[in-house]
Order: sequence, then structure tokens, then C-alpha cells
Amino acid sequence: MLYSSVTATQKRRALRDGLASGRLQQFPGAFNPLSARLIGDKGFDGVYISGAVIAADLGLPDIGLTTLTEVAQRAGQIARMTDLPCLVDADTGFGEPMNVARSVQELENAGLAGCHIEDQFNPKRCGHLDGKNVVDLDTAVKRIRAAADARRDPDFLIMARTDIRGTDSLTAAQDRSRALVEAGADAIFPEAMRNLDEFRAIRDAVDVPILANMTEFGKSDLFTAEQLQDVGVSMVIYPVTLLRSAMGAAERTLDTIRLHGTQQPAVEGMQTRSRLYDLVDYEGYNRFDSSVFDFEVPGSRSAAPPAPAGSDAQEEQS
Ligand SMILES: C[C@](O)(C(=O)O)[C@H](CC(=O)O)C(=O)O
Ligand SMILES: [Mg+2]
Repeated sequence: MLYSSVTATQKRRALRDGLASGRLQQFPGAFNPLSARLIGDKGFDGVYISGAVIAADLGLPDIGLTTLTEVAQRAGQIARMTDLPCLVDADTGFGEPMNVARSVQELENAGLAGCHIEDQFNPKRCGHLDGKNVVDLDTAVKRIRAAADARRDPDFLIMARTDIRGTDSLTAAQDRSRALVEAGADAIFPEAMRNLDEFRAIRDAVDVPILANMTEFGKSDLFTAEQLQDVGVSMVIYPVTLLRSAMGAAERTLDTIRLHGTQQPAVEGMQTRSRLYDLVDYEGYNRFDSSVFDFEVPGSRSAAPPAPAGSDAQEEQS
């Protein structure tokens, strides 16, 4: 009830331990707080909070229009719902190095386990699009140094993302990764790697964990967990995967209603009422104060809490 049951400090330690474990850490992207709960329920290692998803959710393109306040608030709402460590996308850090410092402290306050900060110019864009620009090495280093110096919890993970592979060679990406680690990065996110050998080359260049971004319709093939583990990747994100899946399902359901005049054929694929109630832990709230739910709905599972007043028991699917 009221989640999460572990502290932010414990989550940060869990993230560090996971990265040190030698086992690939899988972080699907939550598109809302409820989906973070689902990710934990399915046994994943952590939750990724994507800048692209936060932007898309607001109906915005992913070009640095979202603000620190919006991202910290949404990320905090998501982190609240899970015992897993959450890694949030802090884009370019929301400004100059001093802004980056403030961003890190706000994200610490929001209960995140870590964040990544990239070396793109503003306005930034999706790392898998063409025509990106990166800032010079000095600026990139200052951002990461400011982030590392600003954190108050030494376990808050500062991950440096470099987009340089989009504009320069693999060697340039290795050099920049080394410099970012020197500046204080705890981990490296090499964006838009072209193949597994490129991931291996970055891994060989630095002695910190590296992340693979398995975003669909991008520049990288969708490698399996086993393939990534074999080349020494420590963490994989599936940043927009759940949003794309949910939106795909939403479109299909809307088409069904248009076609059949009812959603009935789509109901089979829907999350049931009782599963939704499991995820929000109605039962836990009911234990806390049973007078909140002091009526029964015929046909509901005995373990499931009763539906709120005015709901239709016929909707119960499980
Ligand atoms: C990882 C990423 O930064 C994100 O915001 O989720 C995006 C994902 C995407 O647009 O597919 C990225 O720049 O790769
Ligand atoms: Mg992003």
C-alpha cells in the first residue's frame, strides 16, 4: 500500500549491486506509474524512465521541450510505485553545468536511483535519428563533472550518454567515453551503436558498466539479452517498448469499436479489472481501512476487493 517499501538509498545500492553482479540488468521503460508496478511484478531488475516517453505522453516531440520540473515530477511518481531502482533520462541535464547540478539534486529528491546525461546540443533529438550534433569535449566533461559533484548520495548513479557515434567514428566514441569516465561518470551509455562489436569496443575502452539501448525502429538491431551479455554489456533498456505496445493495443481497440459498434471482441486481450486491482493493491488499502470498501459485488473473486460504487459486476473478467 502507498508504495514503495524500500528507501531511495536502498534502491541506489541495489542498482550498484546489480551492475556489479556480472548479470545483465534488464530495465523496461515504464510509461506511467502503474506500468512500473507491472515491471516489478514480472521480475525485472529495474525501471527505465524515458525522456521520449515523458515527452510523447505530453504530446510533444523528444527535442528537449520538457522541463526539469516535469521530468522530476513524473519520474518521482513512477519511482514511488516500485521497489525497483529507477534510471531516468535527464536529456542534456536541462541547461548549463550549474543547471545540471540542480537537476541531479532534484532527481535525487524524487527518489531516483540514477540518471543519464547526454552530450547532444540543444535542441536535442532522438539518438537514433540522423543530423544530431554533439557539444565539444570540454562542455561534455563539464556537464558530467557538475553532475557527479552535485549528488549528495554517493550511490546515486551518474551515467554519461554519448551520441558522438552519430557524427564521428567508433574511435571518437571510445575516446569520449574514456574522458567522461575520467570526469566522474559511473557508467556509459553509448548511443546508436551499429552492431555488437561496437558495444564490445566501448566496453573494452572503459572500466565502468555500459548500457545498450534496444529501442525499436532505431539504428541498432534488437539484440537478445544473451547477445548483449556475451559482449559485456551490463544493462539494457527497452525505453519506449511498453508505450508502443500500449498505444498499438489502443489503436486496435478503437478500430474494433468503429468496426463492430462494441469493444466486445477486444475485451479478451484487455487487462482485467481484478488484475488492475492487484496492481494498485486495493486489498492492502482495504486491510488498512475495511470501511472504505464495505460492500460486495456479486461474481467478483473472493480474493479481489469489491468494485467501487456504480461499477458493473458484468465487467469482471477473471
Ligand atoms: C532512450 C531515449 O533517449 C529515450 O528518451 O527513451 C530515446 C529512445 C527513442 O527515441 O527511441 C533515444 O534517444 O534513443
Ligand atoms: Mg531520451
